[in-house]
Amino acid sequence: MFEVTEVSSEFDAKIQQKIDAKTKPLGALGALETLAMTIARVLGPDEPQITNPTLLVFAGDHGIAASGVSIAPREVTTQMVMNFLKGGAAINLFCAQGGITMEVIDCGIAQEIHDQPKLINHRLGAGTGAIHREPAMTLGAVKQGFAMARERVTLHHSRGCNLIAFGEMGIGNTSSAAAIMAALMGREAAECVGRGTGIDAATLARKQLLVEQALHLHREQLDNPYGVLACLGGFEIVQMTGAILAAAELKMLVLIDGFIATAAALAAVTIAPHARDYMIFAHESGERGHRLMLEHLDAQPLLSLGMRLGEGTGAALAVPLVQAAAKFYNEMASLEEMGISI
Ligand SMILES: Cc1cc2ncn([C@H]3O[C@H](COP(=O)(O)O)[C@@H](O)[C@H]3O)c2cc1C
Ligand SMILES: O=C(O)c1cccnc1
Repeated sequence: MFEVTEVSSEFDAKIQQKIDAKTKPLGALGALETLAMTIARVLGPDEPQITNPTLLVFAGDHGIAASGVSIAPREVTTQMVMNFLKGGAAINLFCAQGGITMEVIDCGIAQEIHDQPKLINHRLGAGTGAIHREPAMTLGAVKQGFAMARERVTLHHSRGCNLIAFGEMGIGNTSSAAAIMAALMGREAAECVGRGTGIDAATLARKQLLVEQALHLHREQLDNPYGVLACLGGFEIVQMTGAILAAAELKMLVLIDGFIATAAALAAVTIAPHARDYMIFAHESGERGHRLMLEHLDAQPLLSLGMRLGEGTGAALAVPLVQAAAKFYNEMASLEEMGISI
């Protein structure tokens, strides 16, 4: 469905030479140098410019939320979507600060919101099935979610966006993300399930049990990423996965946020391994399991701020770092130009 091509390493030596020739000791810009390499590989070695950075927040509800796996009731998903539309959430402020275009997409929240023209309608239902009792959705819904996400990413690409990030809102979605992680990495639920919004030990034990139940119930469908997403997914996680694949197909830089976004990234890489070439990992979330997933993806996140919010907040904060890496790569003087010999 998605044709994701491998990023060429043809210009790697040329890019590295350009980085090494800058007025600094070798390697002194650390992770920004690795970032500049990724930018130049994906956008091209000659003057790569970051244009129209964009963040799409995908929202969806989860049947498992009714079983008490979060500090918050399901209604908070819709309430937070209203907050996004009114501009009061952390992600609104970080996007505004970073000059990032932000858009909110309803992938299937339980209480549909009307008369909000800015809310993009990609609804796949009114919340997923509770994954410990039934599949989250049909395979058809996964395909439909991919198609809608692709259409939206294509629109932003046509508007000149070449750096895109994805955020999410969905009470209960750390349960879904942990189940997806466990299924795709062949790990135990205990290694993947964390405290999400900050649940207590008893709730954590219940959450782990429910994720174990889900993995057991659907075990025969979990041998491929589509089955994993249909059985364990969230509508927003499915659309994030499709959006990542679409962005990689369009050769855009894809900035990956925290635990939930990384589970979507893992699903994308399982479907199309070369999608990994286009990814930049923004931060290491405080959620248990994130480090393991990052290691599996051979990812070194840019930031480690102990954040565990989601919404795309870590990704938004990393946008200026991506811009700084492009800027030093394009504009920093070389040792030769400045007559500096070291
Ligand atoms: C007020 C509020 C704002 C949020 N913004 C993001 N999340 C985050 O928390 C949820 C996942 O955690 P869990 O699986 O424990 O429910 C997601 O909606 C995620 O984006 C929020 C959660 C709350 C309560
Ligand atoms: O890292 C995340 O994405 C995250 C962690 C906890 C709760 N919500 C999101």
